[in-house]
Amino acid sequence: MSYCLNPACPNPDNLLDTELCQACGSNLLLRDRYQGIRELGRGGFGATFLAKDESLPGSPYCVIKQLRPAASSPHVLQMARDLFRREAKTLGKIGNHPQVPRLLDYFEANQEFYLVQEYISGSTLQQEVKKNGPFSEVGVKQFLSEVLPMMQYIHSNQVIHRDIKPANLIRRTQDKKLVLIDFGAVKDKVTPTRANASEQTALTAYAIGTPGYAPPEQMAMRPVYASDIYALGVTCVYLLTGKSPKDMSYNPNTGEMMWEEHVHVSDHFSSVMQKMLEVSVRHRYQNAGEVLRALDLEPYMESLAQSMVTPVKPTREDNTAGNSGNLNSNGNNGGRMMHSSPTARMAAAIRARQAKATGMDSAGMTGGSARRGVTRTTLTTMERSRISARLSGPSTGGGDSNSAGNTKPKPSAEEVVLTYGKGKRDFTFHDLSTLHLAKANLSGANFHQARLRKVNLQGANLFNTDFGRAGLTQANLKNANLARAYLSHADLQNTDLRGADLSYAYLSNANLRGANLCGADLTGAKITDAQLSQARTNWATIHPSGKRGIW
Ligand SMILES: Nc1ncnc2c1ncn2[C@@H]1O[C@H](COP(=O)(O)OP(=O)(O)OP(=O)(O)O)[C@@H](O)[C@H]1O
Repeated sequence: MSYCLNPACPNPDNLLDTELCQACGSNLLLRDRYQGIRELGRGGFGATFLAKDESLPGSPYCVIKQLRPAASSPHVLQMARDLFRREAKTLGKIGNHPQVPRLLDYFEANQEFYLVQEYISGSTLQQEVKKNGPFSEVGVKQFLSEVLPMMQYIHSNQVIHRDIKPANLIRRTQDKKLVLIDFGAVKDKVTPTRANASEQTALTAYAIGTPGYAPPEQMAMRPVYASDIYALGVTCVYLLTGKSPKDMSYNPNTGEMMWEEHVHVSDHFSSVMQKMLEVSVRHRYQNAGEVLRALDLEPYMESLAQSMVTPVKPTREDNTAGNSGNLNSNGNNGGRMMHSSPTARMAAAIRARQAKATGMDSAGMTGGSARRGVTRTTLTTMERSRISARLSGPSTGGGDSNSAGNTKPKPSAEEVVLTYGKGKRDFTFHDLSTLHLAKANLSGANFHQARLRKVNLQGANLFNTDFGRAGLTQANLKNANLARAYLSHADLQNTDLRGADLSYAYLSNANLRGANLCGADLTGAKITDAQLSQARTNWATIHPSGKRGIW
């Protein structure tokens, strides 16, 4: 089919290879090269089409955005032209990024303005959730680790997207990367009120975004970089629940979205989301880097939380801490006993960083929580001492301790299976090396920074598990289900991954030197060519692209 791009055409559908529109007589080849295929969307100010560029070999697909200003007064037309030019400039500036569509062309024809951009083939995250259901917490963290660096890049180019939402994030079929679309500053719904407004003011005035995703300051036409952070937070809520903002309740006093009743995530991740969704800009994360840093702290905080609820036998250090270890508001003890070990210093640093990242005051309340009157756990001196003592105490694991040196006591394989069966999922920092856990079901468990050297997990169900920064050297992971597992920075040197399902696994910065990936399925996995070249592959290895073969 060929599609007529004349806005006044009464019947734009035409047969392929027709030169002139059967209904209105317009030339169907715009600028002698672009052939419309079908309409993708339409708003008050314009329409978006899928098209083919017939001037290039293979006639590749492209997306044509056509600006159709409703008003025809000269100043509105001029403003629309300025805005369109501005959008083209933005895409031209940042479209070199692999997660942003490239700007291909930009022109004016028959009083219509056109912007041609790269066509991203794939499904939007909205379509993905509708098809496969909501994401898990690990899935959303993977999503954030992909989107936040891209957002940093966009913001570093002084661009505020203003319309981040699941429908504007496409997972590209070709490489499974997320691509952010719709940099259209020219949005519908808002009529310009000031004819002589500056270009920036006009741009800001039009770019109102999507209600529910756009934060209050953006709805008031004062978007800032942190406005994109709020929209990203709402996007996370959608990914976790499948519910749009319009299906959520809002606190009538503060205007805050009451998302927590629909979401079950770890305490720390919940506090990160809470800060992304702060109504007040001042209390929200100011930039993408802050969110990334806050997420980085999570495994440590989960580990601390776990220590808090597990009673431990008092140790010599407990007693010492009880005597002299009154912690000050920063969670340290004024440089006495507990600061003597590197791990204790790390624990204090983590607390200090976490307090900074979440805006916690000395009583352990975030600014937002304090305002809402939500009481957070305040650690007693004894509890603080216990945590620090556990972090600074020697490992009873019998193995060499990991780099952080705070490995938990080593459980037996039976204990791991038993505790998992009881619903415990947190094995962060544990020493599980050499355990025989073949065929165990541990899906969704958290092994962040755990020691798993020579562990036998052959045929185990490890779907959606978190192995971030875990030490898995020489582990037996043959035929294990590691689909959607998080393996960022994991040490997988010389691991046996033959026949393992690693589809959609996140392997960024994982060490795969000498790993055996013969027959492994890496469909959609996040992994680089350089990483793969260090591992063993064979004809049966399925690559991220979905194709089989030796790397
Ligand atoms: N570069 C692109 N590659 C592939 N599809 C695209 C691209 N840009 C837009 N689309 C798709 O075209 C359709 C219309 O996009 P458009 O940017 O006009 O937004 P819209 O969905 O009409 O409205 P809104 O502006 O509210 O998001 C959407 O379904 C979108 O997924």
